[in-house]
Amino acid sequence: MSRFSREYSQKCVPAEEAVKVIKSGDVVDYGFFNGKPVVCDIALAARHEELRDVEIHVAVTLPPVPEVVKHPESFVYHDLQFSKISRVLQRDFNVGFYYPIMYHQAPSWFREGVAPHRNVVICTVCPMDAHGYFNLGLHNSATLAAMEESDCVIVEVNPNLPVCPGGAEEAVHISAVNYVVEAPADLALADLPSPEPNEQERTIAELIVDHIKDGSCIQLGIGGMPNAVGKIIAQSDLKNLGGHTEMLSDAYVDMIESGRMNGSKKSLDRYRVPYTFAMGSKRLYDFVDNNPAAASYPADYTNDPRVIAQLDNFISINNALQVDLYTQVNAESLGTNQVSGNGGMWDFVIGSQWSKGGKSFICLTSTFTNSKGELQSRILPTFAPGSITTIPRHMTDYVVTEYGAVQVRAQSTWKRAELMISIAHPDFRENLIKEAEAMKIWRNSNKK
Ligand SMILES: CC(=O)SCCNC(=O)CCNC(=O)[C@H](O)C(C)(C)COP(=O)(O)OP(=O)(O)OC[C@H]1O[C@@H](n2cnc3c(N)ncnc32)[C@H](O)[C@@H]1OP(=O)(O)O
Ligand SMILES: CCCC(=O)O
Repeated sequence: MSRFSREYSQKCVPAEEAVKVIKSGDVVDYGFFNGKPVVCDIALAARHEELRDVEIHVAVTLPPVPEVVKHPESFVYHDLQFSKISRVLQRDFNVGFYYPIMYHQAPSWFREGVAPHRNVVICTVCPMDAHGYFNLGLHNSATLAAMEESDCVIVEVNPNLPVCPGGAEEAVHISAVNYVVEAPADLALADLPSPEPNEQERTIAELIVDHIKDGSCIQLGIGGMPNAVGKIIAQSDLKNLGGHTEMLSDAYVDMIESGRMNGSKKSLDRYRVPYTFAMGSKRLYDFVDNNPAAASYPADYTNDPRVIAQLDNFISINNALQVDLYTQVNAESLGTNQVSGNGGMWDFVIGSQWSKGGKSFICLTSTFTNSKGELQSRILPTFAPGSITTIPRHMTDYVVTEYGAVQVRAQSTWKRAELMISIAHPDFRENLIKEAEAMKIWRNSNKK
């Protein structure tokens, strides 16, 4: 038995034992994304009668629904990027809070002591290797920074997590771990396949592909639309593309396996796609397993606009819920209802504009059909009260709908309104013009 295996045996305890370390009032980081613990969560929730005001922090709550949310009197649940689960929890059960983040700063929040002190970090990891390291699998993010600063580290070993090579900070050593908990061998990861792009998404993707050159470096954000763009890129005749992203999604598998993306022209991380978390289908998880085509890095590398700016012809493609006539972008809330989060959007919107030849694309279908079957414009005069502006107007570069791609950067207010109306659904244009007139961002000489 090696010394690491001995240390492992000494630290390996049942989940119920490990979570005894948590006290009322503690701040506990659950691993983000696929790093969310499952057996430790069940064991912690079982202590709800004796605990009060334990803060839990996650990002993008993936299935299964955490057990702690069933006991809001004991656990204060925070999500740094809302998913469907967190939307339902907040909207229908009044449970959970959103936690705004400037993602590239996250590791420094911990290392510089800005974030509330983490008493305990619990996250899923791959089985320990011969050198005593637990690979963090599909999440890197700010995990090591949080662990360094916390009083106690609990790792939940899930043998089904893929081993994801770095990069940097993709593994934690047994010597930095206080407790090891073993998850059952059949604990599967949530399989989240992306739907095939619809006609509008294909049109939008094709409009964006027209702006991409051979050798460009691509970032795709979260959501259905960026995935659609990746699929269309995979079917294009583009060559030698590079990738650099926060989230590795199924679309990267499409772009790499089709031979479109090989990273051969990049000035950083040549032949590899840096990312800070991977989220998608089982196909993606099988793809990243021990695959040097991708590299797991902390968020202060993938998302630092100063890093992004070093990659020439950087094309950033992100999805929005709504854009207003001022060209403000709302990618995260509908009125006061939190839908998602800003995530790394700001980081990539500005980083791509700092890149030589770089462009930022905000894409959205021109309309949304609500649950009553009513068609609503996503291009609005102004957002509903309480909506959050994710990207302020002076940072917006290109906006794309199925009616066109317009560059609003460096344009006046009336010109922006005109450009936005030109890509709105025709049924809504007349009303948008009236609103623009009332808002004093319309000139008589504007196109009618
Ligand atoms: C992880 C990262 O941060 S990568 C770096 C970039 N970061 C970002 O882009 C973060 C911000 N962007 C996002 O979070 C996403 O791209 C989004 C939210 C804009 C779109 O994501 P998608 O998963 O495609 O959203 P989807 O179309 O499913 O809409 C989400 C919800 O809002 C509802 N919705 C969307 N648009 C509207 C609208 N105009 N009016 C009313 N409801 C709407 C949908 O019905 C859905 O509701 P439900 O699932 O609760 O029933
Ligand atoms: C920490 C959350 C960041 C994201 O999901 O983009």
